[in-house]
Amino acid sequence: MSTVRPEAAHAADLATEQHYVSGLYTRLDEVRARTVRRLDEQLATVPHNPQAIGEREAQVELHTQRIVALDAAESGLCFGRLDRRDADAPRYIGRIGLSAEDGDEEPLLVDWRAPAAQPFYTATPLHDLGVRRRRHIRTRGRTVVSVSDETLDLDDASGASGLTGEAVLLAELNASRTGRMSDIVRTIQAEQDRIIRADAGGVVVVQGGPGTGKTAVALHRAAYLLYTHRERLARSGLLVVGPTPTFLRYIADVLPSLGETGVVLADLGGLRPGLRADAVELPEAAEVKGRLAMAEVIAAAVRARQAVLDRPVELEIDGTPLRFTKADAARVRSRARSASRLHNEARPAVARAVIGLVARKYADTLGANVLGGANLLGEGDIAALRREVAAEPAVHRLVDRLWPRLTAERVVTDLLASPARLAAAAPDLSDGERALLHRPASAPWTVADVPLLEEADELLGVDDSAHRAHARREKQRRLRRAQDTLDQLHGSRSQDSETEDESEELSAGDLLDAEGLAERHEVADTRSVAERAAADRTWTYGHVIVDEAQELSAMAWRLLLRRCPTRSMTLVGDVAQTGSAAGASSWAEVLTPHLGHHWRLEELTVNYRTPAEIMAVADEVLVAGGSGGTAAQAVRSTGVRPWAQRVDDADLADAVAEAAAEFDKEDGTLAVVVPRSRLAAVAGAVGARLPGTATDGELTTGPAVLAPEAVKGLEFDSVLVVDPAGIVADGVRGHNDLYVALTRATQRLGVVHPGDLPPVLAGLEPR
Ligand SMILES: Nc1ncnc2c1ncn2[C@@H]1O[C@H](COP(=O)(O)OP(=O)(O)OP(=O)(O)O)[C@@H](O)[C@H]1O
Repeated sequence: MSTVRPEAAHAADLATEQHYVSGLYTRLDEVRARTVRRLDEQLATVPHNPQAIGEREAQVELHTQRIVALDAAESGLCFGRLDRRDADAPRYIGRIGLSAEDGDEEPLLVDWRAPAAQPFYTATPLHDLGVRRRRHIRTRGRTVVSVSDETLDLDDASGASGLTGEAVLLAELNASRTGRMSDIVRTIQAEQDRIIRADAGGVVVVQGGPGTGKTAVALHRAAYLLYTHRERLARSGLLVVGPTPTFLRYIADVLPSLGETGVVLADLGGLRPGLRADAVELPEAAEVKGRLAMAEVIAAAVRARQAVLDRPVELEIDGTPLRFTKADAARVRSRARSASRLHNEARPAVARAVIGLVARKYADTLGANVLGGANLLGEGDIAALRREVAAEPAVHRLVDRLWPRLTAERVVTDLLASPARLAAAAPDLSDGERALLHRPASAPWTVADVPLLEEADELLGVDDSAHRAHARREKQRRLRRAQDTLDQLHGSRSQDSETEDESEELSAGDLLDAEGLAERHEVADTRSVAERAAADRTWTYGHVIVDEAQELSAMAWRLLLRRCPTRSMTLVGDVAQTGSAAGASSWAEVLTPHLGHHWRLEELTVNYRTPAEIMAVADEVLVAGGSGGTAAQAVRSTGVRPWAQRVDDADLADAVAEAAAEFDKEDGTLAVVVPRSRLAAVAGAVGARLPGTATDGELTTGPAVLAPEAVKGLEFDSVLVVDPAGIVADGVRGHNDLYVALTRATQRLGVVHPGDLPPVLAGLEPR
């Protein structure tokens, strides 16, 4: 079905396409020049008030975004052409849409995300969608270098592989990697396209084996959603969550290459604004922290800070001794709890209740009629006493003691640092589990702490009474200033305007009242939506995409679902690759507690990354792991068989360095995957042999030496797996870790093992 004819025989086709593509680039240049002009005009304007600044910033942002998209489209602007049965003119498909200057009906170039482009990805001989021929156009710079045609002819369908543009696809898959993921817009496959364009509403779970393009699909879906729901998502933002900072760097170029820059990328450890949580902890501790029951533990820890007294507190107001009793404290607490669900927000109610009680006692003492009659103090006197009580530092200390202002960091630090607090807040955990959680107050934050901190914040809220009072005062001040300005304007007009004509001129005062003018002087927030969203822990996104979603704990799900109350989410992952103890072994098990049955499952079945020779070995590991995932069918085979080399333990690091040096001579990228316990030794030996070796997750400078959990989601042309038995033994789900390590290779795989090879790897060729 697919034909790539020699270029010489293609001269006429090449010339035709070159002519058309050159026209597209001319148009691209015109549109870009016009947009740059508009941007310059905006930048030259001098806005005179915050509202105008805001409007100008929005225009600047719009034009800048457009220029970014136009620049991104430069490379590979047009890559496809559809010839349709019922239309004379071909339809060209590209990275962006371009229309002719006269706004002709059929655009010069159709954006790959537009409905009109879909047949390019999904038409087959059986369902040709009106397409006669699909042409793949390859360009280098602005020059067309090849064309490859598929005739969607039923007679030809017998040998069909089910792949769209097979020859072009295989050429892409065989190309060396760079250490950065690239987009797949030219060769999206039908099963991927269906998911990319799936309805934005609801939760879509995309399950697929290694290399099935889940990450690629997730990112192209982000671009598709931004195109299709631009206005809504421009306001609410889109969040992409990945497993590690290394992974985020690896995928960082994909959306910009599709012209989309306004997306927030974050790993779980970076999801809390202002915090980088990356300390390593025992997987068993992370597992306990990830349990749903921790929500109740955190709630109990917050409640425990709402104190009752174990003995009365003696106060003295202006020489008058007063006693605040245990019963008073209990009354304050129940009043505060009914005032607000959120701890910090209930503080003003606590302060009011304490001051009220103390003032009453004070009044009773001062005004008690010696003859036993009614209190002699009037309303005004009592109000004065209340003010006196409110100014008393000892009363403030009492409020702080009964109901301290808390931060999430304080609550979680104090809880984990105190066996007593842990025992009180987590009675259902075993002693061993509580011991796993216990750590010193000075310990650094881990990824599994982030959902706990966020949970605490949800219960604490903010006592913003001081902030609101300040805002009220500020607004009053602005209103007064605005009124002064308007008064001056009116005043000067009545003095200066001599004639009727002049007095009919409109002035600011006619169009605005003081409130309107004051609003104009409020400070405009000129940050982009992505910047504001990333800095605000309460931001709710219009769509959330989670990659390697199988790794998330129940507590992490709670956090992410809070960020997306509309439940417009795409979750991609593979339950056979779960490495964390808190992660998923089945989607239903992990999602049902949060979503019930309100999610739908899509599957990807073709492995585009790993050659069949390597998958044959990896599949054995998948079966041995018994984690129930489905292996994906490898789309290509290379004829290169993966090998295993047995070495003495003492020679391991040097042998790995030697093997790495051999692989390093080949094209493309190289990773050495090592059990954490051997990481330092192996990295040292490889680094000494191969300058540029990176252990910090940088993937573009040279070979990378990484622990199994750090290679999740990545891929390399050559992969050396070191000590597979160690990888299996070290991991909580060790077979899954080994499976992930083996399936990172796009071309070559070698295994270096001290001692016997684990039986599951018996298929490897000894070296
Ligand atoms: N349609 C396609 N055209 C070209 N390349 C593709 C296509 N689909 C996937 N690929 C390539 O296959 C490789 C694997 O894709 P990706 O990383 O998205 O898979 P994954 O399912 O997320 O894998 P894993 O679960 O192992 O992390 C990438 O290099 C990607 O660019």
